[in-house]
Amino acid sequence: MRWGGPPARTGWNARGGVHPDLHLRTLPLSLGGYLTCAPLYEKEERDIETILKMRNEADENTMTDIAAVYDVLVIGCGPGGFTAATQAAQAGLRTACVDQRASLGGTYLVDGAVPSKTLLDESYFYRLLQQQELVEQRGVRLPYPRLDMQAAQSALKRNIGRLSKVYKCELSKNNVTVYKGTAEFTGPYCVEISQRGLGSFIVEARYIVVATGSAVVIQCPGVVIDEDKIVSSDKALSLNYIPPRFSIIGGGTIGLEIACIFNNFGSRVTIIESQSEICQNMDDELACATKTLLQSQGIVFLLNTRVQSAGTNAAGQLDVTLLNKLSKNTCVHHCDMLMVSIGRRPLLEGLNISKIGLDERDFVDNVDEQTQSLLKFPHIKPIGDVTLGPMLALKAEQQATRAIQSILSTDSISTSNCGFSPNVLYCQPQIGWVGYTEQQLISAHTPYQTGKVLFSQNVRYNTLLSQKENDLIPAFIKVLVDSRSMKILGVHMINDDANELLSQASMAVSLGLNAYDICKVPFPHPSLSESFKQATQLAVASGISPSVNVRE
Ligand SMILES: Cc1cc2nc3c(=O)[nH]c(=O)nc-3n(C[C@H](O)[C@H](O)[C@H](O)COP(=O)(O)OP(=O)(O)OC[C@H]3O[C@@H](n4cnc5c(N)ncnc54)[C@H](O)[C@@H]3O)c2cc1C
Repeated sequence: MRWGGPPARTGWNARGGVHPDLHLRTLPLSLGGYLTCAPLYEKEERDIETILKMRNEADENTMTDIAAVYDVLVIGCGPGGFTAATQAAQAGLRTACVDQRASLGGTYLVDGAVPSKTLLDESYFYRLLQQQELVEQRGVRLPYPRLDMQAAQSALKRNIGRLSKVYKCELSKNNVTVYKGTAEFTGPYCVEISQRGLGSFIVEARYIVVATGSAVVIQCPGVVIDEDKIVSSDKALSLNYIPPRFSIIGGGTIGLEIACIFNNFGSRVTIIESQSEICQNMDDELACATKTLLQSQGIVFLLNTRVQSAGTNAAGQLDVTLLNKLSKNTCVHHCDMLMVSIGRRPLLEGLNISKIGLDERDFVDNVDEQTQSLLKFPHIKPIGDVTLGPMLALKAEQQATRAIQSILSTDSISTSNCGFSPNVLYCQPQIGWVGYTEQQLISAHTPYQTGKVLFSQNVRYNTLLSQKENDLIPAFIKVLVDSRSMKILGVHMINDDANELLSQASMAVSLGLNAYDICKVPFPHPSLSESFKQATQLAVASGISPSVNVRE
């Protein structure tokens, strides 16, 4: 290993598959020295200790501040960073990825979708077992179930650990160098990577992908998150006990999913929402059905209600002062734990963007969406939650592909933003939607026609015993079609398998498929997806006779 010395350019370009343009340009190395960095690629992961040890062993006189040089450095290894790093490396670019967490996978894996879906699954299992009559009807005799939340958390940690290893293996397989540490800019092409107490080193890259994700919004007027009784979603998902009364500020998808988890595990759950409805971006019919469904499962909703303050009383309980926005009355609500779920914000702290003359607005207003590039520094590419728009893993992945394709200068379908993000609320049954809501079409004066089918009419649905438990709110699918072009504009559904059914709906909406074409396509029988075709047929038919648009 040699620190300093002549440029190691030949080693860089020796790998196949790189876009020719990349070999021709010269990397601006600000400090004038070069590092022969080939040995860095022999291992898939480097921690700061190893790097610093190597530096200490190196000849002081020839040592430069730059520890390694890459084509692409990705900061953050959530779904966005992981996708960007693997795709860059697969295209032959020398790639490194840095993340400050102990496990790879980002918010998504450690505090987000994976813990929430795993705990949801565990909580539904527990709830099902508690419905003894139902279980016995199926011929299963069990002693009354008892919850061991520590064991549930251990199972979750094992799951996270397994998936994090998958990330690590994939990165290693693709020759991505992984650094554990916090990254901050020291120059437009230079990033310092440090680990508290251990020191730091600098890497340089021609392109820097910023995939640092998001953090919970902690500023809720009158309420201070202490991660003890007043908690964020991160803390709620790592609790190893179940508070008897669990209240949540915010009726968005994250709040509702976590409400379902605690409700299933036996908490008395209250959602406090300042708006008149939950899930603002949902179709009204779907939002109303969702609320009724969750109420029927025991969740209490306080709508049009604002939290004014929250604090612990002498008995150790939380007193939450509420204001009803309509009546202007205040009251005190008591609970044992309060979760604040009023949104997330892009995470740029720690990156020291001001050092290179950038501020947060540059990541909001000054980004070229086609290439995912900052206008001021086109080689810096923000992706994922750190950018404007919905905070979803799939958006982060799409943007990662676009960022890498713009580096490779390839013209591909992924370079343009294709379609709407499909959304799923993983309650039981699941709520799924993609495209426009009826309210959006009405306010845009778009003429549309609808078709709606109840899944109780579907043969496959009736052969699935598990789906039958949810008769309280009939599962349905609703298709909205543009009356002029007959394109599918929106699909909204309640079904246990909404996350799977939504894929074909998402394809139809995003690709602007025509309702007549959907009607011509053969669907497997019996299948749940047939209901999508039937609802589309009804939407077409309703253009001729409006009364036929519902099948129930
Ligand atoms: C409870 C919950 C449930 C969710 N459920 C879903 C779902 O069902 N479907 C869905 O699509 N999305 C879901 N999301 C959203 C999803 O998790 C995010 O949209 C996704 O993780 C964003 O990916 P990302 O790559 O932009 O960033 P992240 O996943 O946040 O990863 C960013 C990484 O960068 C690291 N980092 C930050 N700053 C630095 C630095 N300076 N140096 C080094 N590393 C740094 C962070 O530690 C983190 O590991 C959920 C989120 C939450 C909170």
